[in-house]
Amino acid sequence: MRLIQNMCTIAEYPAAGSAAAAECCLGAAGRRLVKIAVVGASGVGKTALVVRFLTRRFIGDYERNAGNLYTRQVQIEGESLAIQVQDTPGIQVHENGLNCNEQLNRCIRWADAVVIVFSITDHKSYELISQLHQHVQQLHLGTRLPMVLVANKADLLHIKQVDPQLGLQLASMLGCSFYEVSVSENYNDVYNAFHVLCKEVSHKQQPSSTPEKRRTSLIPRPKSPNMQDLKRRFKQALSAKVRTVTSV
Ligand SMILES: Nc1nc2c(ncn2[C@@H]2O[C@H](COP(=O)(O)OP(=O)(O)OP(=O)(O)O)[C@@H](O)[C@H]2O)c(=O)[nH]1
Repeated sequence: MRLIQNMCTIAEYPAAGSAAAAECCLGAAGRRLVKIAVVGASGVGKTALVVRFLTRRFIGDYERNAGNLYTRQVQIEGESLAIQVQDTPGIQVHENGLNCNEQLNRCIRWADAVVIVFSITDHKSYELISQLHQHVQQLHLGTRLPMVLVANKADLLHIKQVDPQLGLQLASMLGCSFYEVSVSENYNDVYNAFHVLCKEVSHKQQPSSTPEKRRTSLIPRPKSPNMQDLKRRFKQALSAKVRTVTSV
């Protein structure tokens, strides 16, 4: 859903391959930029989660999501990072699998990290997680995209359909962190879920951890044969000159 109250929507997310998308990890004022997409079934609390993280508030009244992009700054290990959070429309499930439209796929491709949300009050929203995780991985083939699984609406235990323990098991099977949260009742858990994700992306973005850089630092540079040759010739020329001087 989309937030009814007036909030800073900075832009539509750029199409993959556009100049804006290509600027990748540098945001305004040269700050490093972390781009996060929040995905999941309809009504699980994606907008509520994003709004809680950005404003600390739970408003509880939203209109259907139109795919808004929001921004905020966070401090990660002493560094101020710009974070863009993309709220997405709820994913529908059809008989032959997930129904992910191109808008959603573009958003997933654009992201450096993904928050996958389900609600403990909606078993169907839990059932689509594995497929959704697989879909995200297919859109980021060849990279290990940081992801976190969030089980929302933990305050509604009396109508729960999914045991949070199942969420934990699924997260460890998928290789991502797991947070059980109540967006309506607790800010800290929401903050922690985003914080852990930002930290992971931030570490991934560090130049020292890029494979290219690591490779160059591991393989010793061969000495240039030309340089050695030059040195040898220089020494020869020098000793010849010394000989000429002494003979005079
Ligand atoms: N009790 C409770 N209600 C919540 C919680 N989080 C969200 N809600 C409510 O769940 C409903 C759906 O929340 P949204 O944030 O609009 O869900 P969404 O995933 O963005 O929905 P779509 O836009 O349809 O995809 C709203 O009425 C929220 O107030 C929660 O932690 N506890």
